[in-house]
Amino acid sequence: MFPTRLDSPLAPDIARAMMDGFNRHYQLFRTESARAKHRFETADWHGQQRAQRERIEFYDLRVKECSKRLEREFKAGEQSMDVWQQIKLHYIGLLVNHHQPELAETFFNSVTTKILHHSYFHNDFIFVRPAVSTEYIENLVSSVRPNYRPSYLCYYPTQDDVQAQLVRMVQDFDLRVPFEDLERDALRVMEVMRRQLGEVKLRANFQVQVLSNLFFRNKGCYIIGKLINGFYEHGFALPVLHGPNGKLRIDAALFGEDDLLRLFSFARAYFMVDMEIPSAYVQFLCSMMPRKPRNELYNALGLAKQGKTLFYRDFLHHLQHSTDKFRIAAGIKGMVMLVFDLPSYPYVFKVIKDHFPHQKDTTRAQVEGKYQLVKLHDRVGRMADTLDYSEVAFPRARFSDELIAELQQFAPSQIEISDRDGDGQTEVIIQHLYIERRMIPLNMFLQEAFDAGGADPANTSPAALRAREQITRAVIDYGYAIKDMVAANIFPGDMLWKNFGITRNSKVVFYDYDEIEYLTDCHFRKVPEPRNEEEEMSGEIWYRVGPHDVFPETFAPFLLGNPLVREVFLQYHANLLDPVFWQTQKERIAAGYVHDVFPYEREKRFINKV
Ligand SMILES: Nc1ncnc2c1ncn2[C@@H]1O[C@H](COP(=O)(O)OP(=O)(O)OP(=O)(O)O)[C@@H](O)[C@H]1O
Repeated sequence: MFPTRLDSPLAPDIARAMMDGFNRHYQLFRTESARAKHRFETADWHGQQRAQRERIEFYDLRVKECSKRLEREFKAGEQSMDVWQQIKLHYIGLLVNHHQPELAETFFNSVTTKILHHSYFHNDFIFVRPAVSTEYIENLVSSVRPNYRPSYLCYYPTQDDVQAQLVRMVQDFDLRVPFEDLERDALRVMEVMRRQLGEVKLRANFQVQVLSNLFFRNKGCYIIGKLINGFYEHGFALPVLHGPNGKLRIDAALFGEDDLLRLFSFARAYFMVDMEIPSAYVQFLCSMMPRKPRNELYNALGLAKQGKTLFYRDFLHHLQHSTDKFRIAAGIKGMVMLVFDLPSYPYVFKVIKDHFPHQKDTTRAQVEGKYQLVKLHDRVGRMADTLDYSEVAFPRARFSDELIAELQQFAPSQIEISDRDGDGQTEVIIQHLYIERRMIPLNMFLQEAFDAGGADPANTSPAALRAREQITRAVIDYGYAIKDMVAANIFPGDMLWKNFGITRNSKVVFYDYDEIEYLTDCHFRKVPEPRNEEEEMSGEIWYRVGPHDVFPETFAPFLLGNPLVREVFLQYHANLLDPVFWQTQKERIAAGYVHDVFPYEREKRFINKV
């Protein structure tokens, strides 16, 4: 029941304390993001990577801090439900003119769910649905805030001054490092723009809109905007990099949704952007990539908790509007993870099993540690991001019996089947699970192509030729996926095809993290020469293997059974079977070298075009 009187003297103070907690969090988050510009200007790449990692942990720290304060100052856990309802109403009042109301609502949920029993996790007490709209929030210039910038800026070039306007646009970002030749870069961008627009007239509304703050990640900085002409909008991103002479250059002009999706992929680290109104950024990005879910855009901007909240809302909505059943995921079952999915929904759900077979010498805590490592690390477009949730309740009626039996057999400590809320609905409550994008497991992808005759040189049917091309592309990209991870100091551990997936954009991405190691922690060794015939003929490993020893030559028998796969792999990636390659990469990283990661095709780089 909605309280008719807000008569609790404590409720406004608790709401205020909660809001102070959020404001402090966002201020720190923003300051760290804003510093990315200076780190970019001074080429402090280690600092940039460290900040990207550390910022992820800010949220939980602030939530803990705030819930402790509420307990200490207000004995929050002892307050009646009537008071809690009033707290929510006061909090809504504080959101009226707030610039990040959606994030502040999520913060409220995080703190409140630490204090209240889960039976109160509904809309009367927490923000199951948003209460305050994020539409049309703007940064208005006023006498009090004369320096405020709107979320995006507009430029209106004419036929004759496009280049000059582009130069001005870049200069307005006020990067404190000179460009090598900004006029040249603007001309290059203009050429790509012209091709994008085609042979059309410039209409009255011709304009360039750009988000008013830069996007930073690793060694790159990105200008994000769109070109508008008549009824058409063309989203773009301009990566700015340090050239070899220390001066800046625009490295490429990325136009079109596919390139943008690649840049904002779930398999990459989060951007650092100084945003006063994050929802305005998300709205702008949504208009450039309408197929990308908003939760993934919030994630990409480093606002992972908001991403998680939106994901969960979308998921509940999908459950309400679908009837299919959760089932064991297609592919080879994991030894460590029990994986299931809902056919109509493009994600998989992963639960750590209670026991592992003897070849998996690990523990639940270690597996969780590896997933956390990936979360904090630069995923370089090759490792899927995961969202982890605790105590998730699913309707029992939506689970296949086979899946329930599997969960009961392999992860009994992780599930409870009960009518927890007493509402007559039996639920499957899972203690802890990871959710990630569903991909086509690479072993299945290759098998389908083999079945279509792709690996049979005698088969020249169109389907077989198509399949052959698919196999070739996948094997080449698989090798590059490993090399990208290597460049980011990650050794995947288990490199079997089944541990990689193919995304919508046909990119190969890794998803099995339980054996992941830092490259710099591994010893890459050559298999020793056998000392006698007995050793030579032995089917077993006869040499001593230390815990971090890796023998790259031994990868081949597991990976290269198929002759076509073998041929392609050896043509492009034979060095992956050579310990010297791995050792050299390890030494470069240990010496402090930070590799470039290009979230776009190399052919798009201007230096490869001239
Ligand atoms: N993101 C995903 N998309 C599609 N299928 C997936 C995904 N993640 C896992 N799977 C499926 O679930 C299986 C097991 O997943 P995963 O490799 O993460 O488990 P694991 O226990 O760590 O495996 P392993 O036994 O190799 O250590 C995969 O082989 C694949 O078939």
